[in-house]
Amino acid sequence: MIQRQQITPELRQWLLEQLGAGHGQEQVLAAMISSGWDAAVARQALDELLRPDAQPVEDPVASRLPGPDLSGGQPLLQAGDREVKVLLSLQHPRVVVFGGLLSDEECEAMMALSAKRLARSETVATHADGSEINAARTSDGMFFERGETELIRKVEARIAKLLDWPVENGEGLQVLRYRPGAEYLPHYDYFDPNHASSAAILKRGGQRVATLVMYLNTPTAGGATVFPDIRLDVMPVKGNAVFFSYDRPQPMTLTLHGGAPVREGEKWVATKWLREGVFV
Ligand SMILES: O=C(O)CCC(=O)C(=O)O
Ligand SMILES: [Fe+2]
Repeated sequence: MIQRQQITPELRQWLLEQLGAGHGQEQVLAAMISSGWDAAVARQALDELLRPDAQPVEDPVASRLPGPDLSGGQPLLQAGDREVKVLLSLQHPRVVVFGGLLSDEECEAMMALSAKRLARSETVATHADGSEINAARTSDGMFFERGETELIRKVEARIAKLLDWPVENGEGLQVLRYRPGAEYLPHYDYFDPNHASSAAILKRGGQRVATLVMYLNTPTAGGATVFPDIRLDVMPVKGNAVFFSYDRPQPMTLTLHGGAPVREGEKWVATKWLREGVFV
């Protein structure tokens, strides 16, 4: 007689840890199968875990989330001073791809504004032999202060209108530059509530509940923003942006994402993270 394999609490815990550590569903499945799990049972265990209503809610769930109002079904949205295109809308996970959120001139001005500070962060982020310190993220980055310049203020006001979320709840814009070969391995943007450093971070405005990645240029090849759990690749096109939200700091939000390696040219992005409360 074939004994049916049981999905134990220990297995559920292990699965959560694997997903929480940034391993994709397929990777976790492969690990289970290679350690003797029946493929169908393994898939079922994972599916049950990722069902929105499957888990006891241990972490607080945000009652309201940032996001565009698409209830009218309009492909063009008025975001204050600019008309923004809606190119793709997915319900779960909540992902929206915008077209023309930034003008070419705005993209160029943001790259120019950040270039000097990127050069500086590069010297801090490399060893004496020139190798990178953080292997998971091989880009160079810098942060603007919220409202730092007139351009930044204008863009932040547009984002606030588009996503119906107060400017004050946004972190300062982060600019990343990826050179050929650089990538950002799949990760979650929320803070792990169980991590030692999270308490201090969460005091400054609570959890992150949404991310907006804006493309400041168009790489020649590579550099898509990838969502491994849903097998979605968003191509980086200058002025466009990808938005996604997450109501709890858990893998079941399916918001695992990364920046695929840039193959040719550079990739520049500006990321706006939105908090539950006022970011101080
Ligand atoms: O570069 C990308 O496409 C993704 C960037 C990202 O994940 C982030 O800034 O948190
Ligand atoms: Fe991210």
